[in-house]
Amino acid sequence: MMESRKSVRNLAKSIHSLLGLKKQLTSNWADSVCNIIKDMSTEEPFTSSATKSTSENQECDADCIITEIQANLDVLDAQLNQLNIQRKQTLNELLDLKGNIRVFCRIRPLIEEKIVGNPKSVVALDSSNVILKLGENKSKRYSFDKVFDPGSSQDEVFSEVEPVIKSAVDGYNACIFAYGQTGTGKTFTMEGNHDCPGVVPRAIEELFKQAADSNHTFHITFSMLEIYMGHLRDLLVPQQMRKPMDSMTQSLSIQTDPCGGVEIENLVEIRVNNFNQANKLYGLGSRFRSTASTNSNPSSSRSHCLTRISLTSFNATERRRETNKIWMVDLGGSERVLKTKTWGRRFEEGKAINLSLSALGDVISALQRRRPHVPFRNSKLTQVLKDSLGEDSRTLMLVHVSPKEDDLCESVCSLGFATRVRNIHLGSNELTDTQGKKELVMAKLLGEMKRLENDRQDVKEDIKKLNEELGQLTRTKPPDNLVALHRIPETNDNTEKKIQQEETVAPSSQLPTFMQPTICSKRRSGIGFTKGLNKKNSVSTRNRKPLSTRAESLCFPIKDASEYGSECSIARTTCLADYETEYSHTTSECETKTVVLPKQGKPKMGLARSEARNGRYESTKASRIGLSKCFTVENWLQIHNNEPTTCSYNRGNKRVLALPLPGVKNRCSDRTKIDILHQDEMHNQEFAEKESYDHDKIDKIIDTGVIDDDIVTESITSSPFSRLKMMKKIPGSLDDFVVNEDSPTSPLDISFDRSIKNEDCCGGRERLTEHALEDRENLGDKFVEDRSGYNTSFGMDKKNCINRNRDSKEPVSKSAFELENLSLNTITPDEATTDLEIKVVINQMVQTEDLVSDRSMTGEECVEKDLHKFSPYMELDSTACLHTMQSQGALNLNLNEDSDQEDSIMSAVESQENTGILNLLGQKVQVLRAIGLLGLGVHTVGFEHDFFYGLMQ
Ligand SMILES: Nc1ncnc2c1ncn2[C@@H]1O[C@H](COP(=O)(O)OP(=O)(O)OP(=O)(O)O)[C@@H](O)[C@H]1O
Repeated sequence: MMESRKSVRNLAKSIHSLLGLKKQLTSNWADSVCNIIKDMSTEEPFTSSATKSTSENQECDADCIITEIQANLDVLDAQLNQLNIQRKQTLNELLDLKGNIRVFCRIRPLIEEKIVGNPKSVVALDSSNVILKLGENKSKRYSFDKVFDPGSSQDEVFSEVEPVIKSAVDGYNACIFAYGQTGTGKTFTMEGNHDCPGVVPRAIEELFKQAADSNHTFHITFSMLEIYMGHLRDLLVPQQMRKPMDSMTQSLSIQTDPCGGVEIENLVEIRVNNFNQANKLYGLGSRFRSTASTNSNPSSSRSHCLTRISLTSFNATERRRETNKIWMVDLGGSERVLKTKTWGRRFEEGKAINLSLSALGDVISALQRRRPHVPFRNSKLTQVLKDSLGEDSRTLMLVHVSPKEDDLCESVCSLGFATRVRNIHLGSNELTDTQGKKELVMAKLLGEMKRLENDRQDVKEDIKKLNEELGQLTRTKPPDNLVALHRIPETNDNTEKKIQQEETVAPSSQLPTFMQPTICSKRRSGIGFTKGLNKKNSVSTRNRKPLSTRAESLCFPIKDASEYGSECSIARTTCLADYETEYSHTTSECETKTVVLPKQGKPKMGLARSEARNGRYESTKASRIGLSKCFTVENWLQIHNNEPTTCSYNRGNKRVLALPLPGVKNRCSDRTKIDILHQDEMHNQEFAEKESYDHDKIDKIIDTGVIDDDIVTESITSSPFSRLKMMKKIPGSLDDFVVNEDSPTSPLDISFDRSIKNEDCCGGRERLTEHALEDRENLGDKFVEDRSGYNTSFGMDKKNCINRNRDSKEPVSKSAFELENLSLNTITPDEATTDLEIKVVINQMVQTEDLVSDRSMTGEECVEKDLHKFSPYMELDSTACLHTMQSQGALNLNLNEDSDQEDSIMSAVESQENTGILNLLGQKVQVLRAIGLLGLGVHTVGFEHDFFYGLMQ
């Protein structure tokens, strides 16, 4: 028992001691831990080196990842390059197979309500065949690369054009034409309207997309010109930069470079960085194009409009050329004069268009037959397009036809022409043995193209992802080699970066030295800004060495009625272009030679010369690009906007322009409309002064009852706008004058009404002026016909005039009737208050001059009986009044302004009086005199030179 008590007591002691020990140990432990913690906070941690090594490892890993990504990017880059090359090859194979010249046919929809019921003469059979219904049981089939039926959209058309644009990015020259009869929709296809943009704006957009998509940096420039009556006119040069020169000599000239390329001297080239800039310029150029109203089209293009986009990319070895160009051409409409019933200037324009189209046909025919000589020089059109037609270039012709039965003949011609063009195979055509085989290969190539396109997209996606990854990795600590990051995700915005930042506009006179313009050619082109823009390259008269060989350029028009159309002229010039260059230059189809002289002495023939020339060309070409910062696109547009009036019919620059009509063709953007409205205001201001003067004059007529010579002279020299306002006595806009259909109207008014019905008032004035000019010309033409007694080419005018009046019979009769009633009671000038009464007063005054032969006749009878007798409703036209008076010898006008011409004419008349054949000559002189008067009349509307030139043929 005792023992057990003893062991319990020991056990308790043990427990106690153990508890003590525990307490001690715990405190020690706690102290130790505290100490450790203390030490950890104060001392260098023992794990710091390990952490360092971890972060180093991490950095190392990041670098590795970046390197890896970059390596992957390199691989993908190479892969993309490879795919690009393959795609290019496949595309070219495909295009070669399809033919270097491809022809599409577009059938215009029936748009006029009245012909909806008419049978269609041209019908799309399928996507590549057209049927022409020639009669009840007769039809003809035409095959094309693609046929667009009347319902096809602009999108569909462009989808077929797109490969050509891609090909252009690959360095091929390309040319897209719109060909066809007038009014068949060429301009609609090429230009389109605000809602449905045409081929040109779409092509520009696609071009920028493709350029951004490629690996290269592009320098893109934009130019626009028109070929009007055989003369090249820059559509981008603001009016104020032109010298007030004869419009006939404002033509740009064409030059060839040593490699066979074509350059247009002094053509403005504006560097564009994005689609918007190019599109703005295109809108601007289109506005300045010559358009006019014809029987076939109220807004007919009277010229060929050529839009050029040049692409340059250095170090892009896989591209076909370093610099290539795309021409997009809206050709003037082919027209049959008998059908369009044009006369005067419209007739000449149509003739010029037809002749140059025929020259184009000849060129194509020669290319087709692989003739050694291709007559490129027969027209300005083919000269300009020389290096873009034929082998090694892509040509696309969009032939337009009308479905109307009335237009069957024209459709036959257009389709025949297009078929001729389509037969050309300029490229490699080994694979074209059989149609079936060809189509098989084409389908295969198309599949291949699709596959390549998909692969490209995949690779591009991968590249984009890797770039993003790389961006994230390098955001914290950009690696030194980030600059080597060669691929930045490409967005459309990058286009601007890729296509270089600098915006410049420079005339293409920044050419190699041997292509620099001469003083005479500068003078001829009439562009005064060149010197200012680029003094370095401009030809300085002072610095030029006096050389005996220097001569002025002379241009002798070929004495032929076809002068305009054939664009023929002979020019022999030996001009020094600069210190060491001499070139022979012509203004037309005559050969354009480039001869480079060594610094001193005569040219040495042979290889050395051409090498030197090529070398110089290469070096200057490099300096040509991006050298001069002259104008930004915005500045350039600003210059245009600041112009007081852009429509030049009443300005001193002699250019015949009718602004396009937004209502009819929707050519103008809203901005353009605003511009036009602004111009209208300017016109009103401009004419306000003249207006008051006119009122004085008419008051004088009314007061005295006498039409003075100076009044008539004044009235003929005043603008039609002012003249009509004078007669109407309505201050303000002429639009007011023409929209009131109920008011009695003159024949002029009626024609305006007809054309304006479908238009908004923006274009009304321009159209009106065009009509007024036409009418004035017509009267001139009729007068010429009558006085000379010749049945000349103007023979159709009479018929035309009758038709014109026949068309407008109703309002004319009404007008004549009211006038007749009013005329029964004689109104004194003082009593005349209404417009109609003023007309009557004038009519009475005209009567007193015994100018009206038979007022009881209806308008139509009167016209048919004698075009030169005044019908009651023709009295308003003071020009007609003048002609008639003059033809009757009632007036003896004082031509102070042109006294020299008048003296010579008068002396010729005197010396040739009453002498047989000389009598005939006398008549001719009379004709010339009349032309002189008309010339004065059209002086203020900027017509005189063209007018004389045309009439004196
Ligand atoms: N495919 C089409 N769809 C709708 N309208 C069209 C189409 N083609 C032409 N038009 C219309 O027909 C009219 C004449 O077209 P456009 O002026 O383009 O003819 P054009 O061939 O250029 O004539 P020109 O040679 O006289 O200049 C325009 O009002 C145009 O809007």
